[in-house]
Parts: sequence; structure tokens; C-alpha cells
Amino acid sequence: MNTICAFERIKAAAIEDWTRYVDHPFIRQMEAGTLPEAVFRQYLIQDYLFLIQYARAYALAITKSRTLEDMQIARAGLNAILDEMNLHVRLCERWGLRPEQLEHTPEHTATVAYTRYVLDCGHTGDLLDLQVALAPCMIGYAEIGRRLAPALLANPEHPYREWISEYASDGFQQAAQAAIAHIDRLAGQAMTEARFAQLVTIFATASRLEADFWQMGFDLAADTPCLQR
Ligand SMILES: Cc1ncc(CN)c(N)n1
Repeated sequence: MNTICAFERIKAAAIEDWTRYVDHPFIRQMEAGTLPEAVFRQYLIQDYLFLIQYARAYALAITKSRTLEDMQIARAGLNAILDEMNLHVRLCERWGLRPEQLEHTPEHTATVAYTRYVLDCGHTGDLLDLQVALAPCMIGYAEIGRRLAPALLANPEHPYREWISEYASDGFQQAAQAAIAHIDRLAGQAMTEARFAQLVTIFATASRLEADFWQMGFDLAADTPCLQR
């Protein structure tokens, strides 16, 4: 099995689920600046809870690492997730929401499904399984950030400029490239057809759960009384 650009081969095999994730109506409306704030707010609150669980997944990646290099990569991912949450705190404070209120918000089933799926991949599989399950998170948002960055040039007052800037940033883009290189390296020389199919299933499932996460924002906003939006 050719393992050069193993990540690209996995992504290509899951391209339909990947495209539904990175080209979701949530992202199209964000790019256009027409995403209702109520939808974005519900998404962002759940995303704070998502990142808490995702930090646990990176901590699991540390324990799944067989080398110091892999441990250092997992630690960098954990630190990046915890740093990313500063965006959520900053934006939610403008809505009068404090971190303790975010932390005590009930998790939506989409949040539970996605985060515990990734943690299960880590508990039942090896580091490569876990990194492939984690991949849509970092690499997908980097792809979205690159795609939406021109919208900020066209409209410096874009309503979602802080969110887009976070994921279009050089730091986030470099972290995504490092995640791709890490998967290519972990895939090594010995990936069989059966192993490849297993990794594609993990990656496609995580991509579907990402798309469900965007949809959750619309669903929660629709279920929230107007006065509380
Ligand atoms: C659901 C989700 N996926 C990915 C990311 C980018 N770390 C995020 N903040 N939230």
C-alpha cells in the first residue's frame, strides 16, 4: 500500500462526507456573513463543551504515544485546544455568558456523540486510529479558515471576522500541516488494504459528526424561544 500522503488518500476515500462537512450551509452562511447570530451562539456554547472533551482526547493521545516525539505532538495539540477556548470565552463574554455558565451548559447529543466517538477510537485503537479520528477537527477547520479568509479582505467588518481569523491564522494552519505530516508518518510503510479501510471509516465517521455539529447550531436556535436567543 502506497503510504505517501496517507492522509490525502484517506481524505479522498471519504471525500463525500468531508465535503458535506467543510461545505455545510453553516459555513456558506458564515462566509456570506448571513449566519444568524442565534445559530452561531448556540454552536459556540456547545463548541466550548466540545473542546473540553477534545482536550481529554489529546491527553489520551499522550498516553497512546510510544515515543517522546509523539508525546510532544499530542501535548502541543492539547495546548492548542486549551488556547483555542480563549476565543470562545472572549466572544461569549460579549453575550454576558461567563466561562462557568458555559461549563455547566448541558451537552447536546451531537456534542456527546462526536466527542465520545473520538475518545472511543482512542480507547479501542492505537495512536494512528486516534489521530485519524482527531484529524477532521484540526485539518477541516484549517481548510475552512483558508477558504473564508478572502471574505475578510472583502469585508473588514465581517460579523464573523474573529472566528475566521482564528482558523485562518498562520499558527492554526501550521498546526494542521503538522497533524497531516504526523498521520503520514504514523501510517508508516505497513498499511494494509484492511487497515486503510478501517482508517477511512474512522475519518468519514468523524467528518459526518462534524457536519452534525454545524446542524446542531441551527436545531438549537430553532428550539430556543426568541427572547432567549
Ligand atoms: C466541532 C469542532 N471541530 C473542530 C474544531 C477546531 N478545533 C472545533 N473548535 N470544533
